Amino acid sequence: MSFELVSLPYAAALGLCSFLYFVVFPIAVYFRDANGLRRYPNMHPLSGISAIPFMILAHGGARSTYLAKLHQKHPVIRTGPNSLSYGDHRAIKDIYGHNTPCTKDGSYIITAGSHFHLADVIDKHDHARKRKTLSSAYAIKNLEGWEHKVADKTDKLVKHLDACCTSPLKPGEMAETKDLTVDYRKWTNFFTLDAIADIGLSEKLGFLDRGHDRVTGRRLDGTTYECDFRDCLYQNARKQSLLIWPYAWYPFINKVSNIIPFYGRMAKFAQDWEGIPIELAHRRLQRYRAGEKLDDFFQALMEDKNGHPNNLEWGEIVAEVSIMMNAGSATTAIAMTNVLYQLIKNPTMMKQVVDEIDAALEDEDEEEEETGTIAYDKVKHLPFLRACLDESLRLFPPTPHGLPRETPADGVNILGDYIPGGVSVAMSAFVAHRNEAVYPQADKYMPERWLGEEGKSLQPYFLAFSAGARGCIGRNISYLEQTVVLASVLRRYEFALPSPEWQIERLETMNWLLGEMPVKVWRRERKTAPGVGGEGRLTVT
Ligand code: HEM
Repeated sequence: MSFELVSLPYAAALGLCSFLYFVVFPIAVYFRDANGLRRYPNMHPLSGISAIPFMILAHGGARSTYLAKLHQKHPVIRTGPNSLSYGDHRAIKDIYGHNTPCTKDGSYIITAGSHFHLADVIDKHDHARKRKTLSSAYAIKNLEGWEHKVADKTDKLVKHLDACCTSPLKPGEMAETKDLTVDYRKWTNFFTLDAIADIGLSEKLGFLDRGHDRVTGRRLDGTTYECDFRDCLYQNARKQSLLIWPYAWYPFINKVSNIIPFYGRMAKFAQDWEGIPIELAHRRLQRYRAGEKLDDFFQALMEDKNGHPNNLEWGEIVAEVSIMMNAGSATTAIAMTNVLYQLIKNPTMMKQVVDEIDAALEDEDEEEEETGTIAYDKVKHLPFLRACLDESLRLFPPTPHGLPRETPADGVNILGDYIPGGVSVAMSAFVAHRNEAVYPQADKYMPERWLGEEGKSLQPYFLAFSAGARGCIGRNISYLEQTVVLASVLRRYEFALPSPEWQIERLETMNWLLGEMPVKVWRRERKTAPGVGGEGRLTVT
């Protein structure tokens, strides 16, 4: 008997089983509707049966933009068999608020490494323990300690921009290609990586000095290799964001997908990423063991403020270093690029913020002139500058992705509707921020909406840093970095994009990855304008 004849019945049985499992079973579950989710409109006709439509949407790189359009009609949308997306700002409190009984959902478990870190730990007690250990390191009172590290990196950024300066652009002229000397996206990313490595680990990565992000990674067997930091970080995140959606199948799909070169390449970067935090933590541990007392996060991980050891496992320390290098750099770099992009595109806002910065500073400050770095103290209270940052974070939140939370076993009321236990619920910051009921003319860059009492009243609906107990622990560091860099570069330079119509590329992973932002840069001429805002005040010409 031939091989084909023997295997035919098996193949038929396998086909039948697959059909029953992948088609008949999900349809039966859909019609049984144990969680009562059929009452909500589907994102796609098949969303109630399968996560595949969401996966396909993810490959387009603009999930939240698509959802925002759907949410203009529907406050709640079913995005998968067991997941709901919310578009009504009143759901923020129910899903993310301090008293929410919801927890992070299973997606955080399947992407976690051998140990959880602060951002992917689910258990509330475990999270509280970690947050307590780290909150002393991230506390606002430490801002002073970080300022000189941020200033040092700003000096380096300015040094590079000084070297790239071109002649001033005449009004009405367009930048010539040869004058687009800086990729602002890349250099702000070098800035945030150098800054967080110094703040967190007292490590001098030197990306701003060298102009590239080549680093050493360490394998578990102790051997090392070289790789590019940003490629490893972003390609790892990208692969997860494309394939994770059928959670239960993700570990399998993640492996099998590697036979396709498109995913295989990302997998190689993902593997290389794993060794970067190991090497950084390893290097810092050696200094700790050598008795160096350094003022950084690593110290807070190892000991409490009375010098008692925290006794964390090595895997947990590496996990914390990993999230710090990831969350602590990627988002802030996106924010820095976005805000300059918005200001170049909105010259009236640019003039207003530049005037505010100039009015807050001395006419001539030798140190500032030499280094180009503006002290945080001098600009941290400028309302319009902060409004420009917040409006940019609103319009294009660096993490637009709807951060999924799982409803508790007893279920929970969201927007007044009972949702049973075990359902994934989420609200994308992008969706929240484009809600016309909260933010009129939501698609426009209008920093003034953040000023005064009206601005304060928007805070509960501002989701850029998420909200509640799982909200961002690093926002103060981020505002410090963003404020110092923006004030420093706007005080010293003018910028132009390739053309007025030019648009930056955005690719949604969990964060919103940006393409290059080539800019022309030149020194801003400031001259004395007697009688305007006081004798000797400097204005932009
Ligand atoms: C513009 C800059 C930033 C944005 C937009 C941002 C956004 C966010 C968001 C949306 C979350 C919630 C994540 C989730 O629920 O899964 C988060 C959490 C977190 N962020 Fe940030 N972040 C920024 C800067 C930073 C910085 C500079 C650091 C570190 C220095 C940092 C460290 C963290 C950590 C450790 C968490 C987890 C907190 C917890 O679960 O207790 N972030 N961030």
